[in-house]
Amino acid sequence: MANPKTPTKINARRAWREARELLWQHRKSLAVGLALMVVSRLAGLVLPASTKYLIDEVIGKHNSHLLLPLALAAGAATLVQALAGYANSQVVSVAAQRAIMDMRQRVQDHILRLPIRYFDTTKSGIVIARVMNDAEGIRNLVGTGLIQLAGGLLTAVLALGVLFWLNWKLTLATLVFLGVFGGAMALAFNHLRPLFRKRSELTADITGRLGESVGGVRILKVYVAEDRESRIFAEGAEKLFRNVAGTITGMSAISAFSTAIIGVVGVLIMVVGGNAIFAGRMTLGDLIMYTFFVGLLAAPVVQIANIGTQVSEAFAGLDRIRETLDMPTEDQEDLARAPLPELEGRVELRDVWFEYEKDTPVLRGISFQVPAGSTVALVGSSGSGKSTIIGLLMAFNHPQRGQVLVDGRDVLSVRLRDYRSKLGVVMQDNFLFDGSVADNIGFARPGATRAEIEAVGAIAHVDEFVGRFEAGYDTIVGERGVKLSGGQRQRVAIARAILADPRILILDEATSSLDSESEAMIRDGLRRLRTGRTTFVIAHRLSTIETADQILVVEEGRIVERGAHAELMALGGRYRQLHDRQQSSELDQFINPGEDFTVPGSVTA
Ligand SMILES: Nc1ncnc2c1ncn2[C@@H]1O[C@H](COP(=O)(O)OP(=O)(O)OP(=O)(O)O)[C@@H](O)[C@H]1O
Repeated sequence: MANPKTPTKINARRAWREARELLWQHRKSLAVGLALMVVSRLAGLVLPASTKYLIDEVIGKHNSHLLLPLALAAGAATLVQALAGYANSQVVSVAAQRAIMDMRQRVQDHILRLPIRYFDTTKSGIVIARVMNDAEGIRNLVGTGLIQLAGGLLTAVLALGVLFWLNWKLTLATLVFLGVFGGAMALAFNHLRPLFRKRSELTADITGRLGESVGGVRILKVYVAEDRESRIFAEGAEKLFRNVAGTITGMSAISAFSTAIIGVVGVLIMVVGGNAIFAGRMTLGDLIMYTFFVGLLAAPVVQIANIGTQVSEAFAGLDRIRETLDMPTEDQEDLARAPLPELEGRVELRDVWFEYEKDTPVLRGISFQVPAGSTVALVGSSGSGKSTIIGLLMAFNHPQRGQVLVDGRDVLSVRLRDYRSKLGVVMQDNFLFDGSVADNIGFARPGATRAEIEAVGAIAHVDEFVGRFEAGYDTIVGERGVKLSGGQRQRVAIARAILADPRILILDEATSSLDSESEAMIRDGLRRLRTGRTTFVIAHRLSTIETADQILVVEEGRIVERGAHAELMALGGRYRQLHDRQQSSELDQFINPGEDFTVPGSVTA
């Protein structure tokens, strides 16, 4: 996988490809914007150009009848300039915002379809920066940035022509200074550019960290880690500050330098121009007009250097976006795969080897067969690989060696969307979205009627607790479902899974102690959910899986024992050991099953 961090060097070709596409897409608004810009810039030349005429022809020769027409012409031109400028930014800026919106939607949609490994290896702050900040940069490309750049160039060329016409020697001298100035600007922006690039990385870092600390605020408070967290945040914020301060220093230096250059050029014009008037080579009108046009030339030089940076920022953002968009999504991978309209629910793992990190195998040759509709329990020590097996079953990861087969077909050969639509999960920590209880149940099947939602709610015993809430099924559960108890969340998750009507069901049993009434309801809900479906249970209480058709004992990535409860008990091996140990620890009401830390190599079983 490509490095998801901000690249230090822009891949210009990739960025160009993206930029070209964008420019082509927005060619209409850009063309209108460009035309309006030309009108605005040309109209903008009338007022400064009229000064010479005003001084030399109207005032100098006392042609008072020309004053009003000249003033009206200059006023009208300025009005045209203002209106064209306004229309330009309306057309172009709105188009740019639309482009940003489109790009955000495109990137967000793409990212959600990337394989799980992308999310495992990319910080959430970076993911958010891709969608929010990098897309923002394109404003400078399809927005006013590029058009201003073109406008600046146009004005500069026109102004330069007029300046040469007025006094070519003075213009050559002025150009030398402006050249030095432009060169210095380019150097300065070269120095500032990496700082700007670094800024987006720093912002992504602290945004991600802030998100984590808000999400984990309970743990944070219990470990009285507010100070520590604040320090970490403060460090990030300080880095960002230093970066911003660095750019402010650079920008102020540029501004001071430009003031100095303007001063030098001003003095030059005063001395050379004044002497030219004394020698009769220039009129007063010429000199005043000259001064205005130097201003018209200098402004674009600053603008060009500045906009150059913005455009290069936009390129950096586009490059990162393109890099992300080039990563194949699961949907793209699906195109070459066969549809899976029906699933009976037979599952087989055939000599599966898997490693998250190179040369550290987590699964070593796992093989088992599960007939459709039967229940398999996975037991074994913590870290033995149970969740990894489940991750492969959900096709979040793929084996490096061996195969995962469903109904005899390799999972890699069928469409993931089809396959996943036939999976259901109830995990220990069930993720609920901020919305009502009904929304959360209905999440499994958009379009489900209220009656269907309430029917599955009744099966999962959700109605028992929502009945006590004033808003019933419309009660808002809060972010991640924080307003519900663990047992209540579990029941909502069971209802959600029943509504999904999956062929293959994955259950990660709750370890937390529930009161016996709540537990009985969850157990009943699960029993009804399991009926007729192929079910995988990560069992934490061996007592709950005694009826499983098959129990797989996993240790260090291998299946060390397999069979039904009675067979394994009779075998007197690892399962028996786990079972006996758990029974003795269950005598102690203060230890949750599976949390017997007194025994070396603590067991989750
Ligand atoms: N995303 C990951 N990246 C790298 N290593 C991982 C990742 N997920 C799990 N592991 C490693 O894989 C091994 C097996 O983990 P797994 O979660 O499958 O164990 P488990 O049997 O489900 O444990 P538990 O009962 O504690 O949940 C562990 O050593 C773990 O450190």
